[in-house]
Amino acid sequence: MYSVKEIFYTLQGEGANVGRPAVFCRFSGCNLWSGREQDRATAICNFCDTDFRGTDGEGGGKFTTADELASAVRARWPSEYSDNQSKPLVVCTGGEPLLQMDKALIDSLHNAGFEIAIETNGTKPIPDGIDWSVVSPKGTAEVVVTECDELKLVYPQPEAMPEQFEHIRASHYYLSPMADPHRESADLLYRDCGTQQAIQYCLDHPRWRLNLQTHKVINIP
Ligand SMILES: C[S@@+](CC[C@H](N)C(=O)[O-])C[C@H]1O[C@@H](n2cnc3c(N)ncnc32)[C@H](O)[C@@H]1O
Ligand SMILES: Nc1nc2[nH]cc(C(=O)O)c2c(=O)[nH]1
Ligand code: SF4
Ligand SMILES: [Mg+2]
Repeated sequence: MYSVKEIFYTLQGEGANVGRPAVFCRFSGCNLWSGREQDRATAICNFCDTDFRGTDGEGGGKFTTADELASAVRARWPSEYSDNQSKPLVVCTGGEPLLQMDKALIDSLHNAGFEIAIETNGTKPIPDGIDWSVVSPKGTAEVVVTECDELKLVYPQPEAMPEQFEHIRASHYYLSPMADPHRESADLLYRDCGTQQAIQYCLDHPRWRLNLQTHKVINIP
């Protein structure tokens, strides 16, 4: 049984795949925050910008089998269109997707023709078969992942600064300015001091590149 908050088709707003069409599968629940506002201040991750509680979002629900969930994801991809330049992409996010993703689901999504990307907080090992992994460490939470495609660190986090994660092998190292968790659109979002600090850190440490949440700038999901 898989609990999914929402399934939607949009452009990947962040990272190395920015601008690429993808179906987003947002799993319910997280191990670093309950998702309730009254618990935010005491949560390990306290700046989350996402509602991942329950299964009541667009396309959300409880899926009994992996094939059932993969079919719901496939139904969001436009027609049967697919070629070598544009393999269907699913971004599994949440909440924390690795609390629920298993071999059965990875196989079903592959059988449905998808390349599988995940957005994860790095506290769970990345299972075999994931095609693109994005790891985003949070506060004091122990990161067990040692290798990924993108390391995408929200900045600044006093308890999770970039130097702590440079041993993790990644093809891309990104700093994401911490956004106001309650602000949906980017109006003034990137004029705050988090952004200025992230810019300065990248300039001083050129291994790191700036990542912006472009979906908020153009106001898409
Ligand atoms: C909502 S999380 C879900 C996936 C996973 N739990 C994680 O934390 O990576 C998706 C992405 O949004 C980022 N994010 C969450 N809140 C943010 C904020 N206030 N500002 C910038 N990025 C944020 C996370 O760091 C992560 O890269
Ligand atoms: N467009 C868009 N791109 C995204 N990249 C990562 C997201 C996430 O919430 O995991 C996200 C999201 O919520 N929307
Ligand atoms: S780990 Fe990810 S989903 Fe969980 S609270 Fe933090 S940003 Fe949100
Ligand atoms: Mg998001």
